Amino acid sequence: MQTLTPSPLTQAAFAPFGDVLEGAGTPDKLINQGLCGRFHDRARLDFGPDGRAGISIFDAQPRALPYLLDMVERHPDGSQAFIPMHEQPFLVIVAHDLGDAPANPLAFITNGAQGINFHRNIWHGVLTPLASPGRFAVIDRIGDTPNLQEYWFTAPWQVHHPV
Ligand SMILES: NC(=O)N[C@@H](O)C(=O)O
Ligand code: NI
Repeated sequence: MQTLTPSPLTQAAFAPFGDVLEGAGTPDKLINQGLCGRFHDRARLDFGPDGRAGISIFDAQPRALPYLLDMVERHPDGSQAFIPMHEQPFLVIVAHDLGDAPANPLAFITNGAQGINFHRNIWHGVLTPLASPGRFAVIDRIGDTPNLQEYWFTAPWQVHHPV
């Protein structure tokens, strides 16, 4: 079976696929009488001409490593952000699009204080918490289209523990 070893999530490595959301380092601005740092406008949200932004709460079952990756999906009509409502790391899977199928998947593990925003039409694994609670705020497109395309790998991947 093909194997994947997750890397720590960084904005640079994730940039071709989306945005990493974290309040690390110096804030872009101080607000609220200097008592709050604002890390301003850190995601490229996209809901298309006929959709609107929605915030949902996902309560996902935690998974364990090694994890069997047998499917990726994408949302052709909009972006999708996963914001953890906890401080637990979660697994992030993305894959390149070779026209007719996803390929060369990559695995990342967040540091517990990061969220992510997949850009429109990016192949990704479903929300994959690694600990309980698997509770996330999800910002994505609300609209009339299915906005979901799944791809089941004929040969699944096994995602191992990070080295
Ligand atoms: N289907 C759904 O709402 N969630 C997935 O898109 C996912 O990425 O987990
Ligand atoms: Ni999704």
